[in-house]
This record gives sequence, structure tokens and C-alpha cells, in this order.
Amino acid sequence: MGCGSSSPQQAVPPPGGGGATPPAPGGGGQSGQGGAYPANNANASRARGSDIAANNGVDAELERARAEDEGKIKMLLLGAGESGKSTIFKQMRLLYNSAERTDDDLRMYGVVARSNIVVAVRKLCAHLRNLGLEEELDRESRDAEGESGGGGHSGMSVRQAYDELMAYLVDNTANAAGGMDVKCGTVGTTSQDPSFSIKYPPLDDDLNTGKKDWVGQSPRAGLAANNDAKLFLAHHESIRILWQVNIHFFYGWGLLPCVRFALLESCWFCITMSHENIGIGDDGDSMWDGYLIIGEYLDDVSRIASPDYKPTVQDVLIARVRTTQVVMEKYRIDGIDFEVYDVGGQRSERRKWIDCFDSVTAVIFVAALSEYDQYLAEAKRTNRMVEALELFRSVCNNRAFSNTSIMLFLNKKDIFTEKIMYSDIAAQRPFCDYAGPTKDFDHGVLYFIQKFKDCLIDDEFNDSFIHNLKRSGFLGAD
Ligand SMILES: Nc1nc2c(ncn2[C@@H]2O[C@H](COP(=O)(O)OP(=O)(O)OP(=O)(O)O)[C@@H](O)[C@H]2O)c(=O)[nH]1
Ligand SMILES: [Mg+2]
Repeated sequence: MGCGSSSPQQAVPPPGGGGATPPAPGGGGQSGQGGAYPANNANASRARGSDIAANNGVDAELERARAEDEGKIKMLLLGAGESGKSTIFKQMRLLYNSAERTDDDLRMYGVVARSNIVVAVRKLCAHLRNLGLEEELDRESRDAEGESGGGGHSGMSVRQAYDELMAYLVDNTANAAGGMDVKCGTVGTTSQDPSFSIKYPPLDDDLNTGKKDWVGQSPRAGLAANNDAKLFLAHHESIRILWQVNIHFFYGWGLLPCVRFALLESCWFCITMSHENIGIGDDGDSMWDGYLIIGEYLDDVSRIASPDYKPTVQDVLIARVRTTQVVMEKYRIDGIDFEVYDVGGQRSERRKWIDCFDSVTAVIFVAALSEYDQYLAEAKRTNRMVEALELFRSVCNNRAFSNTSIMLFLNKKDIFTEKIMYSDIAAQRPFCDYAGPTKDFDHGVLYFIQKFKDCLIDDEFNDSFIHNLKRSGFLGAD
């Protein structure tokens, strides 16, 4: 999504974090070495005395830290990109940290939610066009509008909404600038009405009310996300209109056939081909996660567009921000101190992992079950599940974790359930040895569990360490 390194949690400093800190006065290793301050004997012995006192202080401090460390549980969330680590991290925070998120955090997530919607809608519109479905969109939406009585209070048709979104979100053929009236309708067919103009809102003001937008901008969300959030505010009505005829897709009804087809195709597209081909840049995220955003955010566009909008707990949970820093949260659960670390999973992020490999009590390895037929954002020919297995192998067999418990969390079960209905496991080259029945959840899960077990050199992996996560309560193992 390209929102930059905007995690709201505590960022972890590099190892030996005090490296850049100036030496404490009197505590430096150079005193008494005939350095900058020559001392007489009395001074020298006083200096030695203070050295000893300082050393004792340091020793006591180290001892205290060691004792503290001994009772502390340090947990790492590891796994490939987009496997769901940060979502679990956020879920843990919900369970164990009662502190409210700061307004600064919420503003960041507000920007991210809005930009997530734009990214998903951008992909959807681009695929509708790439698949030559514009005519169908016209026809089907006219039928649907006939039944529902039109596009809502703006009077815009679905096709006009689509054309506006194509122009502003996909093609950038209509460039918006703060506070200027701009024309729309440079692409497409039906919205080339020159009277069709929209006002691009100045940053913090709602288009219609002029009211200050609570979310505004968030430097922590990164430039791209802020720009997309601005686009969202300018075009949320079109997004709503395009979506309203598709409401409740997730519950199995109401989606225009062409939009449903584009959604499914776009998922296949991301699975089987490179994002580059669709010419809208590669945010590195799969359309399947766009699915979730489409399913959960898009029904709520008006709320999210409101100037009073403050992200809810659920909005924060599903907001997708690629992790680019190691972040840590501390909890105290039943009198035991926990430190939980979240890391970025994409290949370029993994070199930062080593910074937190010291004295780890437990690793939670997160793998998305649904990724068996998807390819990496950062290496388009590598199957995501194969990558997860390789990564798991290297984590389990890493000497740094020889005394560490490793738990495997199998995530995105909801997507897996839906996907196996039409994406055969055995049809994927790396998993052509799958001999179970098609469309069978249990056999599919057992097959992948065995694949993970096969990664272990010794066979000590205990089944109780394997968890399937529920979609709605991510941490509930079943
Ligand atoms: N449908 C569904 N989506 C999920 C689930 N878990 C996570 N997601 C979505 O998957 C996307 C990626 O999740 P993240 O938690 O950001 O993944 P990550 O492992 O932290 O990714 P990196 O930070 O890039 O390493 C987000 O859009 C989540 O909302 C799940 O169980 N089901
Ligand atoms: Mg993350």
C-alpha cells in the first residue's frame, strides 16, 4: 500500500541501543588512563573510588535488568509479508492493553482506512476496464438503478461514478488541485458531459459542509496514503454509488454480475500475473486483502467520509499498513511481563529481524493458509506458501531459537474456505502432490500442516503448537 513506516507502536532501537549515547560523566573507560585530565594521587584514588562506585552501580543495574529479563516473556511475531502478523499484534493489544489509542494513532488509521478504500476501488475499476466489462456495467447498473430508483441524492449514475473514478483514481487524466474546480469525463463514454464538475476539497474541509475533518492528514501514514485519503474525500460519493448496487456481496447477494466477475478475476489476476500489467503501480498487496477491505469498509463509505469520522476498533483492526520497522508492545498478564515484537515480513524487511533475536522465549510464526495459489509481491514467480514454508524452515532451524518455543498460527482461514471452492490445491505446481479431495477444507488444512511439519529437521514439533485462527476473532484457536 506504500503507506510508509507508520506503525503506532513503540519502534525498537537497533541492538546495543545506547551506541549513540554519550558516555556517562565519570563512567568512561578512559579515566585514570592519563587522558585529557591529568590527576594527582588523591584525585586519582577518588576517581578510582568513583569508578568502582559507578561500576557497582552498573553491575547492580545489569543484575536488576537480568532479574527482570528472567521473569519476562519475549515473543516475536514472524512470517512472510501480508500473512497477518500486525493484525494479530493489534488483536493482542485489544485483548491485553486497555489503554485507548491516542488521537494521533487514530488519525493515522483514519488516513490508512480511506487510502485502503481508494487502493481497492482503483484495482476494481482498472479490472472492470481491462476485462472489457464497461458495457456490462452500463447495462446491469441501469437495470439495478431502475429497480432501486437511481444513484442517490447526487443524481449521478453508476456509470458516471465509474467514469469519475477512472479519471481521478486510475488514469489521473483529471488532475485535482486543492480548492479548484476540475472537469471530469475525459475517459469513458457516458460522463463526458462538460457540466460534470466536482470540487476538490481543501485538505481539512468537508466538501459539502466546510466542516473541519477530524482525521485530516497524518504524516505518519506517509505521502501516498495521505494523497489517496484526499482522493477518497473528493470522490467518496462516486465510490458509494459504484458500490451501493453491490452491497452485501460478502453475504452472497446483490453484487452486479460484472463487478463480481471483475473482483474474482482481479484476484486471479493478482494470483497468476504481475501487477505491473495493470498499469496502476504495485502496492505489494493482494486483491484478496482488498476483498476484506471492500467487504468491510465499502459498506460504510459515508461514515468513513464524514468530517466527524474517528476510526472504530474494527476499522483499526483491518487497516492495512505494511510494517517497515520492528515494533514492540509490553503487557502484564497474570503478573507476567510480556514483550511482543512485530516485524515487517517482506524480504527487504527481514534483515531487521536479527535485531530482536536475543533471548526470545517464543516465536509465533504466522502463515496465511489462503496463499497457496498466490505469488509474492516482491518476487512474482515465488509462490507465497512456498516462501512461508522456506521461512518457517529457516526460523525453526535457526540456532538463535534452539531454546525457543515456536508456535505456528495458520491465518486467513476465511479466505481459504472461500478460495478452495474454485482453486484446486493440486493444480498449483508446488502442491501437485496433494491427494485429498477438492473443495475440502479439513484435508487442505491437514495437508499444509504436514508441509510445515516436514520443514523440521527433528520431529519435535508438537501439534498443540499449531493453531488455525478464526477470522472474526483472530486469536481464537479452534
Ligand atoms: N480475510 C482476512 N484478512 C486478514 C486476516 N488476517 C489479516 N488479514 C488482512 O491481511 C492483510 C495483511 O495483514 P497484516 O496483518 O498487515 O500482515 P503482515 O503480516 O503484518 O504484513 P507485513 O507487515 O507486510 O509483514 C490486511 O489487510 C489484513 O486486514 C484474516 O484472517 N482474514
Ligand atoms: Mg505488518
